[in-house]
Amino acid sequence: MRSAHTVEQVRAAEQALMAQLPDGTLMARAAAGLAAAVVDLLGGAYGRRVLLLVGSGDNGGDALYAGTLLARRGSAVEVVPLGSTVHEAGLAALRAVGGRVVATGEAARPDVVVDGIVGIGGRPGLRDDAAAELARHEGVPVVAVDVPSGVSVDDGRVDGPHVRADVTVTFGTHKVAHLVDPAATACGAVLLVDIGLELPTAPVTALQPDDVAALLPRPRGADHKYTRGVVGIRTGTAYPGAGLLSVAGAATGLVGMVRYAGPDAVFEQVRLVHPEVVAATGRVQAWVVGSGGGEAAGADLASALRDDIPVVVDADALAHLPAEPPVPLVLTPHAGELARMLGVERDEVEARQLEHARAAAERWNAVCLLKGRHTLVAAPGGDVRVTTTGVPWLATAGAGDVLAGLVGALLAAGLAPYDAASVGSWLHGAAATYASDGGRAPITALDVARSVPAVIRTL
Ligand SMILES: NC(=O)C1=CN([C@@H]2O[C@H](COP(=O)(O)OP(=O)(O)OC[C@H]3O[C@@H](n4cnc5c(N)ncnc54)[C@H](O)[C@@H]3O)[C@@H](O)[C@H]2O)[C@@H](O)CC1
Ligand SMILES: [K+]
Repeated sequence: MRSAHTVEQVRAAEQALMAQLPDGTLMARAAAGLAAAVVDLLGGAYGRRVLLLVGSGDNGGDALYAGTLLARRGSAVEVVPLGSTVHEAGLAALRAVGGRVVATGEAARPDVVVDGIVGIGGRPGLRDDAAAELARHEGVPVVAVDVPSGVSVDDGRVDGPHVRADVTVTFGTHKVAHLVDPAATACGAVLLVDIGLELPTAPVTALQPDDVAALLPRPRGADHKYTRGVVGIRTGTAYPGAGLLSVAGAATGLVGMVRYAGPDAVFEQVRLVHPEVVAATGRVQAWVVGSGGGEAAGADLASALRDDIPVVVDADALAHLPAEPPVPLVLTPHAGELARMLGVERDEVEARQLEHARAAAERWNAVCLLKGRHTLVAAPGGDVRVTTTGVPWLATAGAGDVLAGLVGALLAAGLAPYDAASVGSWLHGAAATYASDGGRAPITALDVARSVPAVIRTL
């Protein structure tokens, strides 16, 4: 599991550890990891020009000590101080090995910019001098210290100017901004340097392959098709293609049986593609409703809610949620749908994804899966799992229908709603990566569904 802790949790862990260690130990660990990442990026240190943008806090201190290590290995290091003060000991160390302080606008063109403007102590946004200095070095690779300066660390918002990093080197644990968009996009590749912190449970996490493998339903020797779970699909009334795709997501072999409960005419088409799918005449353990449902989606949802089983509520059905759902739900909106559900603008949802996914989870006491580059799966109570699998090619029509079917299958197989949604989303992204050959080729929604078994084989 990748864990993203809050600033408060990190500060408490740092204090506890610092009390046991000689002064400066943690910063030295952080700086060593940072310098190593810069060397990796540049392919060496000797003769490289390194520019440190340094604010007034310890984030600047990390940058100064890393610069000291780089200067010792032959880099030409310049510092532009951007705060009211500067980490004095760090600056003295750098100067002692030939580092130079230059005024804003006076640095030579560097090979890399190290962003030590602010870290976890920063307020969102950048001061004008910092923004102007960054703009001067457009096109130069940027390594952010701990977080890209200017982003909102605990919720992933970016309300003003901020650094866009190629690499972010963080310490002790991930922070929420490393996982949650739009800030996560500004991080580039995130490298974690272990500085020895002991941390509590994190509110925001990201499943890793081992976690998914441990959660996946697997048939045991005595299982038959009914004990493995049966998922019911009531989708596609207005748009039959969506019905076919939600069935495709459900029919990847993770449950014993898929029953289709949409219109007969759509069922005929479903059977041509998926001959194993049967009519919805018997019990199911979870329903999927809404995908391509059009005006029938409200009635489809009402009908599903009468059975005492979990329901995946997708697309058109999201407009018909009861105030107090009688059964466990997984809601699967994209930003526009979530905006309508909460009565806000789409831009607001996109800018504050964590806040809005959590708000929907609370409002409907349900798991809310907000689709995006990094999909968020929020549980009532505030825990959130972020999906970091996937490729941009996954932004394709019908991909959401496949996801709804996949999550429904996992629910029917017995996973709890939070697990079903996060594992389904992880598999969906990984299947897209697989189908697109690591992002090299375009894909269709059906390719994603068909690649799920291949992904499971790698687990
Ligand atoms: N505390 C620790 O044990 C460790 C801290 N480390 C580093 O220390 C950082 C935290 O340091 P600090 O708590 O000193 O805080 P920061 O260095 O993140 O920033 C706080 C300083 O920046 C100013 N500031 C805040 N927002 C600003 C903005 N938008 N524009 C310009 N200036 C702004 C504040 O007035 C304050 O002086 C971490 O992110 C990490 O890089 C590491 O060295 C690892 C160990
Ligand atoms: K920074």
